Amino acid sequence: MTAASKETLGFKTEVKQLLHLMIHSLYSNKEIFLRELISNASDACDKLRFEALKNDALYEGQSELGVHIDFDAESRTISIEDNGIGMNRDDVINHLGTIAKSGTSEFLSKLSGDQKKDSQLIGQFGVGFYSAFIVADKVTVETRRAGEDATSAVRWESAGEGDFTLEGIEKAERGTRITLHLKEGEEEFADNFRLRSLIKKYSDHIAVPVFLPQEVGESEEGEEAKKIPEAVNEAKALWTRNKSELSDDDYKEFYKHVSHDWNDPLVWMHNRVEGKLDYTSLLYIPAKAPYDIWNREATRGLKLYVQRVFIMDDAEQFLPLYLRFVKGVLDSNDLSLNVSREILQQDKQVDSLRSALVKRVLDTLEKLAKNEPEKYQEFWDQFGDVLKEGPAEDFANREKVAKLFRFATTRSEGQTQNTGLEEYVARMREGQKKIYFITGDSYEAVANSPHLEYFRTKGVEVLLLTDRVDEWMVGHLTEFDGKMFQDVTKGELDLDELADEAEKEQQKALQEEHKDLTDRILKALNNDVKTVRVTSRLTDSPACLVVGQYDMGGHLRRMMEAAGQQVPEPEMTLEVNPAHPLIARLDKEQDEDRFTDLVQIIHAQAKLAEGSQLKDPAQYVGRLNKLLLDLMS
Ligand SMILES: Nc1ncnc2c1ncn2[C@@H]1O[C@H](COP(=O)(O)OP(=O)(O)OP(=O)(O)O)[C@@H](O)[C@H]1O
Repeated sequence: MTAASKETLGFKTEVKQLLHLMIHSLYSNKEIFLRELISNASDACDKLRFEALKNDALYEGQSELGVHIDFDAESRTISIEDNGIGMNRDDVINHLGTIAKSGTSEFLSKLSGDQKKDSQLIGQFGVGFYSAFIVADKVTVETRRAGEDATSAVRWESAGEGDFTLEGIEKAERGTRITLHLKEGEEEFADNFRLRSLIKKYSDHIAVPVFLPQEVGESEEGEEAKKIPEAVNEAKALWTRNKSELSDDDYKEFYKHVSHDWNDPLVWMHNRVEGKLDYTSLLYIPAKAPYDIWNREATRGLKLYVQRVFIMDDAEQFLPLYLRFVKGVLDSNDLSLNVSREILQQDKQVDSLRSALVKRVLDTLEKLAKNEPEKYQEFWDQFGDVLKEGPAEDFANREKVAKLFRFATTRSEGQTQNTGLEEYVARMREGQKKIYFITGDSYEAVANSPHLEYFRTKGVEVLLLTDRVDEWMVGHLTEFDGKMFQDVTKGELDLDELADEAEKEQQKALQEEHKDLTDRILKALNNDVKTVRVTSRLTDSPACLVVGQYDMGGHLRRMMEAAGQQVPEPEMTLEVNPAHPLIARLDKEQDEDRFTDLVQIIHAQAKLAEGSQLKDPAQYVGRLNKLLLDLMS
């Protein structure tokens, strides 16, 4: 491509949307553009060092990597120049003309137009390079990919509106130079003091030196002062430094660099390990769940370094899926420098590292829960659903993970999930052997379920599970601290542990006493249920439906049906409460047709009360109307 072949290309739609939004919602935070551009420059140096492991020639005789910042107050420009990997024409189009992130359109659709909320979201998404347009009305990128011809360099230029231009240029030095033409009113940034303090504040942790020109010596009359570049930052990989040297702000800024999240992290763990394994890890738990936490294809994992050399982003092998929210860096001294994703999948070392990191994260969460319960609650509200995948994925750690769970219960106030299993077990009623729970679509549905009536009268606490993952989670957890989990809607209520002898006798007698009634109901329901029995669960409601101990619960069945799966019809038991006036009245009904209508209505209502749909709602309405008419006439 030659200078004559300058062409204009359009941004992809998402870029236009994002640019518009970003410029408006991030205005109050505009200085972060420098952090984003230095962060990219440092990544470009990391990538070059990595590729040069295999091909030394890429250094082109210059292996000292760094970032040079310069400015010109008069022409209102700032430049950020690195001698990293650089980009060729295709790279430029792919990286600076589109947003190559999964879930981008979904992300954009979540934006509300409310500036404050949107800037939060955009922070989680990360705008990177495009943040240049917060302060610049024109951005010029000149870049050449390492190892390619000086004449194959590219100039990209855009005013951040609908399009950008591309032209071929000659560039002797490899790497990328970005020039910001500052908007009117933003000249404050073209200033040595301002830039220096911003680099100190935001980029001190960057591992390559970041230079600013510094005046040296006395300038002669009429002559311009002589300037030489001076490194402003520490230029040492942050995780290699001593904890005692590092401040909270250092850790926070580094988090923003590795995570592309603009919010501060919730907690971090910085450890150097020597011995059988030799590594340093710096792991972070974010304060906010990213917009794509439920997107299966979303990138996750750690930044992997081997002996301080960057190897790859998003190394997924070091943490299980249920800890996918953890961000950070792993620097191993054991792995080989030419390790690849394929090798990682088979490497035994990786398994040991993974176990160690999982333990560290779980221990940290445990400590947080114990020492800073409010902070832990923030974590749980953001990531509890993800952590609940733990028992299924990580059998060995299931008890440890389960200790971290928090639930709403019949004892807790409102729907906040803040009761742990240890707490539940500690206040179990005397003689209680199981951990009782109910699952459902919403807090209201479970909290008001008739199935809880008996437990309320007995003062037995029940966990109220309403997250989609819950049903699956209890399927894998099955017990905690030696106590089985028991769904209160399943099986015959095992009174053994909750009732006294007299109550059990009474229950048996009731069953006998009402045998005629239950037989009659079963007949009237004509195969809609498998059995009918007198309940030991209900005190205030007339009836409820129960599935077998090993059948699929109603909540899971409804979820599977909603997902289009064929689910076999469960064998249902209708439990009736003879103490309820409706059932007492039913017992006295002589007219068999009317008896059948009443029974059908009671059965339908039991279905509705558990949150299920009726197979034939019109029939139910017809029956109910008939009864209402009878009443009125
Ligand atoms: N200085 C640079 N040198 C080489 N490539 C760069 C440079 N700056 C940006 N790029 C390329 O452009 C891509 C997009 O950059 P951008 O900052 O928008 O996103 P990102 O760094 O991938 O993530 P984030 O948006 O979260 O910061 C980068 O992934 C990189 O491939």
